Amino acid sequence: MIKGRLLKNRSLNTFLKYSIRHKTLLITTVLLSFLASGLSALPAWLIKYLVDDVLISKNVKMLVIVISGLIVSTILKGVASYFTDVKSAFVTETIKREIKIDVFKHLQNLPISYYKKNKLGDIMARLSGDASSLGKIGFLIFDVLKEVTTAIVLLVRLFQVNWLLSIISLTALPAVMNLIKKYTKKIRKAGRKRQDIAGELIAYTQEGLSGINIVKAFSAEEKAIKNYNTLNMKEFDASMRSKKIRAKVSPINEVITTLMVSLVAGYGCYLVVVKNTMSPGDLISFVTALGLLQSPIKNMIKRNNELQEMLPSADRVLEILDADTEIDHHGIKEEMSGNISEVKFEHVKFYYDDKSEAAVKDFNLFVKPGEVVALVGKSGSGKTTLVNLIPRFYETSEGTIKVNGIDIKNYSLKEYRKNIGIVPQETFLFSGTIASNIAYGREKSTMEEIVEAAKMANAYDFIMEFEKGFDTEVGERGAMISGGQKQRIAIARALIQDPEIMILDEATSALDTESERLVQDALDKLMEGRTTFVIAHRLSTIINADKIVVMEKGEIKEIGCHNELLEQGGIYKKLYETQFGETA
Ligand SMILES: Nc1ncnc2c1ncn2[C@@H]1O[C@H](COP(=O)(O)OP(=O)(O)OP(=O)(O)O)[C@@H](O)[C@H]1O
Repeated sequence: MIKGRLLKNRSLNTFLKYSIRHKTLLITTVLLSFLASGLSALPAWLIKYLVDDVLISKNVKMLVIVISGLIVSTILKGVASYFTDVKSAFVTETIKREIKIDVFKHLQNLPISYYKKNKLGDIMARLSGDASSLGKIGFLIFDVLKEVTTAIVLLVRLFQVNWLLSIISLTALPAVMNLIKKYTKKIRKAGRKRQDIAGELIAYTQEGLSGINIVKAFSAEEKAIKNYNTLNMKEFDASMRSKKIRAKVSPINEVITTLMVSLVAGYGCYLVVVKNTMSPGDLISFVTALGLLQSPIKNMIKRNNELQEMLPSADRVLEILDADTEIDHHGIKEEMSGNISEVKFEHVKFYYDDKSEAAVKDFNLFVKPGEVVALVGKSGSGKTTLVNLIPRFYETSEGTIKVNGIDIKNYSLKEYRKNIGIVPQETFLFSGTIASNIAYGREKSTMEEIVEAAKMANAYDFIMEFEKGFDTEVGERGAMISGGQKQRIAIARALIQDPEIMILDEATSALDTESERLVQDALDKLMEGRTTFVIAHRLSTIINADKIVVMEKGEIKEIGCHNELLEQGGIYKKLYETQFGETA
């Protein structure tokens, strides 16, 4: 019954699905494990000959046979065990590796909205710790298999000696099975809780360390430690709860089995001494087999408990695979051919979720190739949401965005996105060299192209000032490089990609005048000849834009160039006066 339920479990099924890919190796491992288990039950047979033939009948020849048998079988068992362990480790590790890469691939194809809803630390916990649990299921299955085989061989010996005595000895088995059933559910539930809390703890750690400068700036170290400790204690409690449940099972099982062995020893002695229907060798062989049976049963229970605890953790990995990936294209796939001729928004509407108010409402705009569109508006007016719709980070809820007259949902996502360059407000650099960060924009860029892009982005001079030049490691999260320098590397990365559509989110944080001038100049070069959507914060960008789109509550309120909008004397004029009054 337990086995039936196990097979219905998703993690186990997934593990088996992956296992089938390695069936030859799997069959070899299982056969080796059968051999090792069979040989470990052999003493139950040999002991009969040792007692009846060697000790009672004083047959010395038999002593040699028994001892040789014992030595040879132990060596064989050792060899078989070694190969079983190595092969099962290989299968398990291979499956773990395959599952992890599949989960990572899936993560790469999940929409941005998934990452907004789920904490990064929790995703990482699922990919590392929980994926390992899924892999460990393999070890447990092999172990359980080994124990089951040993148990079967020993049961054969028991029934061979005396069937009635065997049935008496096995009466305790239903009680043991019942015990397992009762605790299985409890252990699984406690395991899931522990795993969820562990995920929370990792997420908190990741968040706390990523924002360490904010923690320090607010002198919030004590608070961070306190929060960490609260979660740490919660994990400790959950872990202890699950360990306590597990710890109960083995002693109860041991008491039951000892009672059973005592009963057998009593009745067996009666058969040997009073009834004379059994040889002493058979009784000792029987008791040996029964004693040897304890270990596989105990291990089966232990492994089952571990399995129950691990399954929820493994399920957490599979939950990632449940999340819907981005849709490559809707309807018939359209090819992206030729240059971008136009971008058109037709009655575009977007809701983050069904219940919320639309973040973009009935947005209509026609953009000619090479035009620069500056989006302005108060915080929360929907500028970021709108630009996120262009690379299909989010899909429009209603209406269409057309590029070259075709709904962008019909283009193959990867092909379409290759035409779009993005320079976000906060620059993200990957750990690696400056050169590799610039080359990230286009695969197989040559060093000349990297240098050229760096020069255009006004990054060349500062890069060459570093001792290792383009080979300078930017450090994790680009820690060694200043804000303005990072921005220029990001601009070089976009330039090397040479996209036709550019999305810029201008940084609001002020740079020093010189750095600001260099960044602005690099941005101007980046925008040149490209259809650009810019969430504008700099006055010069706004004034030079072909179209300024003034947004409020997701809607276009005003549209036109700088002078036209000033003349209108509406929202833009007010915004301009409040934000740029002094500069202007
Ligand atoms: N991931 C999200 N889930 C739900 N609502 C969101 C999400 N992101 C933004 N919103 C909501 O959508 C609306 C528009 O936000 P958006 O970030 O697009 O504005 P914005 O003009 O770019 O603001 P800012 O200038 O401050 O960046 C806001 O009401 C915001 O609360």
